[in-house]
Amino acid sequence: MDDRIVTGDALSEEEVLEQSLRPQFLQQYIGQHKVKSHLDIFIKAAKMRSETLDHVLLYGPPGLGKTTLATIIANEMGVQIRTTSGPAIERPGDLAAVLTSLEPGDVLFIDEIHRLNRSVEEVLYPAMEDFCLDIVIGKGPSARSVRLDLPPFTLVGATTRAGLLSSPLRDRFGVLSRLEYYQEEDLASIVERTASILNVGIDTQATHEIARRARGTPRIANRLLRRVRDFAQVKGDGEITVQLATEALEMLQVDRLGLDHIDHKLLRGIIEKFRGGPVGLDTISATIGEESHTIEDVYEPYLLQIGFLQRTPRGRIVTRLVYDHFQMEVPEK
Ligand SMILES: Nc1ncnc2c1ncn2[C@@H]1O[C@H](COP(=O)(O)OP(=O)(O)OP(=O)(O)O)[C@@H](O)[C@H]1O
Ligand SMILES: [Mg+2]
Repeated sequence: MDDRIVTGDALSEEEVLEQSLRPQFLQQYIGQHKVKSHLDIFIKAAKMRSETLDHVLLYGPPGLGKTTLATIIANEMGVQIRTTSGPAIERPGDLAAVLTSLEPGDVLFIDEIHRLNRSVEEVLYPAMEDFCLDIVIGKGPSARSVRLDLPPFTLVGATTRAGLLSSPLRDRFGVLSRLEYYQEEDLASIVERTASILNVGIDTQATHEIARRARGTPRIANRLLRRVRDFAQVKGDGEITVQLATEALEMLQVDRLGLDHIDHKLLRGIIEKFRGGPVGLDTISATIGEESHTIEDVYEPYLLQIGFLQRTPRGRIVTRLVYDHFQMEVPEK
C-alpha cells in the first residue's frame, strides 16, 4: 500500500527476511516487560499443571512483535504452531478443517483476527470455550446437530484493531496483551541484536541514532539498519559508525524523530496554510492531496503518539513541539 521507509507495515520483500530475525524464546524478546513477565508466569503455570495455555489476544500497532510473540508462545510451550488469518478463513468449514487437524496442545495463530466473518466466529466460540465443534448434518427436517470433540489448543489472536473485535470474541480470551511502542533503549538493543545476526559491526551510538528514528517500532529499526548497512558498505568499510549512520539517515530523509517528507508536508501544511489549526481533516486532505482515511489511519497515529498533533472537536492542531522541531516561531493567536 504505502512503501514509505518509516511505515510500520511489512514491505513485500521483508517477510522472508524477518523470519530469520525473529527471536525464538521469551528471553531473546527485547522490551515489552509487562507483557513478557505476564506471559512468562502464565506459560510456566500451564506447564506445571500440564495444561494448555489460556487463549491469548495480542494487540497493538503493526511491527511491534505480535507474530513474533505467537511463535515464542508455541516454542515456550513446546508445541507446534498453526498459522492462519482472519481473511483466509472464509467459511465455517475452513475453520472446522483447521481445528480438527490440530494436535493436543497446539497453538492456533489467527492473524488479523478482527477480519473473521460472523459465521466463522460462531464456530470459534464453542471451540474456544469447550473445545468442541457443532456441526449440522443433513438438510431440512432431518437435519441434526452433532458435537465433535476437539483436542485442547491455545488460540493466539493478533490484531492492530482491537476495537473492531466483537465483544463475545474478546471475552473468550483469558489473556489480553497490549503491545506498546518501544523505548529508545530497547530499540537500540534490538538494532544491536539484528546487527550481530546480520554479521555487521556497529557502534553503540549508531544503534541509538537508528533507534531514535524508528518510531518506537522494531520492524522500522531493522529496516533502517539494513539501509544504513548498505550505505556503510559503499561509503565506508562496512562498519557502521555514528557518522555513517547519521549521514545515511539524512540521505534517506528520515529526520531525528523518525519523521519523513510526508510527515513534514502534513505538519508544514497545517502551519503554513492554517496557522497551526484547528483545521478539519477534509480540508487538510484537499490541501495536501492525500485521502482523508490515509491521513487518519497511516500518517496521524505516530504524530498523535509523540504529541505533535492533537485531535479536537474543531479539527487538528499542531502543538508547540512541532514549532520547536522545525525551529519556527510559535505564531501569536
Ligand atoms: N521484542 C522484540 N525483540 C526483537 N525483535 C523484535 C521484537 N519485536 C519485533 N521484533 C522484530 O520486528 C519484526 C516485526 O515483528 P512482527 O512481525 O512480530 O510484528 P507484528 O506485530 O506481527 O506486525 P504486523 O502487525 O504487521 O503483523 C520481526 O522481524 C522481529 O524480528
Ligand atoms: Mg504479524
